[in-house]
Amino acid sequence: MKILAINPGSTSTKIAVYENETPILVRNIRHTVEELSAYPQVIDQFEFRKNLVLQELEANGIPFAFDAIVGRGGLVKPIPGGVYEVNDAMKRDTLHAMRTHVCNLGGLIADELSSSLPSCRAFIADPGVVDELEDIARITGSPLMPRITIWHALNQKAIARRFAQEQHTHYESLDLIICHLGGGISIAVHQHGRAIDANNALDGEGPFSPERAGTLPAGQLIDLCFSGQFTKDELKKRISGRAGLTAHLGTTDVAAIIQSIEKGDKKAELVIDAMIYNIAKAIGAASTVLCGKIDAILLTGGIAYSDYVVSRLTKRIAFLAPIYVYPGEDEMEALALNALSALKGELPIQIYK
Ligand SMILES: Nc1ncnc2c1ncn2[C@@H]1O[C@H](COP(=O)(O)OP(=O)(O)OP(=O)(O)O)[C@@H](O)[C@H]1O
Ligand SMILES: CCCC(=O)O
Repeated sequence: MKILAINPGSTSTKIAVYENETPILVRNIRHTVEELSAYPQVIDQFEFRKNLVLQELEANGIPFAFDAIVGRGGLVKPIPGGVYEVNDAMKRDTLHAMRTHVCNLGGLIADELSSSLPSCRAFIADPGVVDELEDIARITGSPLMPRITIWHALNQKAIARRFAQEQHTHYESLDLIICHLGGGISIAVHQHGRAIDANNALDGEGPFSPERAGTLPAGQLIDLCFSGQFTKDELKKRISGRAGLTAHLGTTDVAAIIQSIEKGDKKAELVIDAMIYNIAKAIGAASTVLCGKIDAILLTGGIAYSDYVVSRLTKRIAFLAPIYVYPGEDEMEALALNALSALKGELPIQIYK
């Protein structure tokens, strides 16, 4: 069976072609800020990203013939994890998604491309809105604002399964805390194969990250909203996009920030150490969800390549559980293998309503 996986990211479009379990093409097409700035809204990038996928296939001599095309899922309604067929309800909700995020294009491109092929299915898998929270985790101090979760479900679940395989056990048998250290930072508690707690990494909960503000002082935020200094869109960007490391230090490039720390940049040192401190506090809080009975803490995402960050974080959290580091992400393989398992009937194909 042949699978095409498409993962639109804020700075890249990743594509992979799998023949059963074997990758035959894996590409990361990078985009410059100038290139993307030609498109006022994320949805305006649809044709551009779709054509890039087609060009990449052609350039690599891959015939356009697939049994399934699977895209990174968008920020639709909260749903349990797994594989979903792209349908009209999902497309409608994606086009009116509650939050702008380039992942919204994944399922739409998969659907459009698959519609030109006979008997090719379009799927998404484990989108950022996967919601397996316990009810107790939804309650906040205001009934007007229940907790929601937006997190790196696809990579976290893929890394959890990889760890379980390495330990000769099953994801469903483990109690894990997983921390994805990327442009956004998500921390989830996985109890026996369900993510019973996870932060809203995108807009306003958890540690700050290279691009996200994380939890903010609510009173000050309200004052800022009514200060007349910013439009609604500008303020939203101060929470997600132009926030975190990039707001403090003008860059999201953690390797470059660490180089400047090594040259004596004290401000950069303070800000990175504050980010590590906040990540450690959030992992500590997550440990209480499992009453401290944690099989392992898994660190993943691009920043997990950094010894500077991982060693300092480890110092603060090592008392909680054994720590395992999986730098980068497994999203392309996870997308392709989820689609393959769905086609083979090993995973249910869920219906989005
Ligand atoms: N070798 C490295 N050392 C330190 N930091 C790194 C390294 N490689 C990548 N990073 C950092 O990882 C972050 C990006 O991580 P990642 O690629 O997982 O995120 P993304 O895919 O852009 O966004 P997200 O993971 O939130 O969807 C950036 O801040 C980048 O500077
Ligand atoms: C689903 C991804 C969350 C984030 O980008 O912060």
